[in-house]
Amino acid sequence: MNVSEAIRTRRSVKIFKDTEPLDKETVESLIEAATWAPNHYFTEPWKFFVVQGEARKQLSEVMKKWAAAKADDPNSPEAEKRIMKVGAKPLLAPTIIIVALSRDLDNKKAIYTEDVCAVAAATQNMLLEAHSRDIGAIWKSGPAYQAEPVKDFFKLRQDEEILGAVFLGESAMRKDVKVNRIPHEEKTEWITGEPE
Ligand SMILES: Cc1cc2nc3c(=O)[nH]c(=O)nc-3n(C[C@H](O)[C@H](O)[C@H](O)COP(=O)(O)O)c2cc1C
Repeated sequence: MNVSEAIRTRRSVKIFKDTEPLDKETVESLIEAATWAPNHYFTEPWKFFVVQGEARKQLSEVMKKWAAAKADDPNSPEAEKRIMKVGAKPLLAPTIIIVALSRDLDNKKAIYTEDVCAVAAATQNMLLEAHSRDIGAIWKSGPAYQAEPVKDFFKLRQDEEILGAVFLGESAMRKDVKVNRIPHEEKTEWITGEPE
């Protein structure tokens, strides 16, 4: 599959088969692909955590505890539903690669937004590499990944942040799912100096 085809045919996978996790070599290839992303001043501001097996359940428990602590009444039916929903997050797929922003704070040239962009580019590389190997993937994020107990689970420093959780495995979705984009012309303005 060439890059052009990969970019256009990649789709987020929302349902995964309950299979064995990806093997180490494959996971390492995906991470290695991520590290080829552009990054200004060669900051390489990323860190990866591979979560498989029982560790997914441990992460689920951490997230459940966090959701329970946040609830006004954790025993209310709504809160219980919410806690179960949060706890189900890490169990979506057999392999998760957590992608974190990890900046060199001593590098005075490094710019926060540029480093965030570099990590995002790395994550997209990972998604495209997975797609080219017929591995289903989705990039997820949200408050659960920014929660202190979750950061502690990964032993992240205070200034480090999880920017994405990439779930990986065999897709259990129909292949013909349609996702549309607003036509690019509507998002583009040409500035040429020529009269219109
Ligand atoms: C930064 C980021 C965070 C995302 N977080 C979530 C998420 O938490 N849950 C989810 O279902 N999808 C998430 N997505 C995936 C988008 O929902 C998905 O890319 C979008 O629906 C377009 O579909 P496509 O990826 O198949 O083109 C996220 C995507 C990005 C870039």
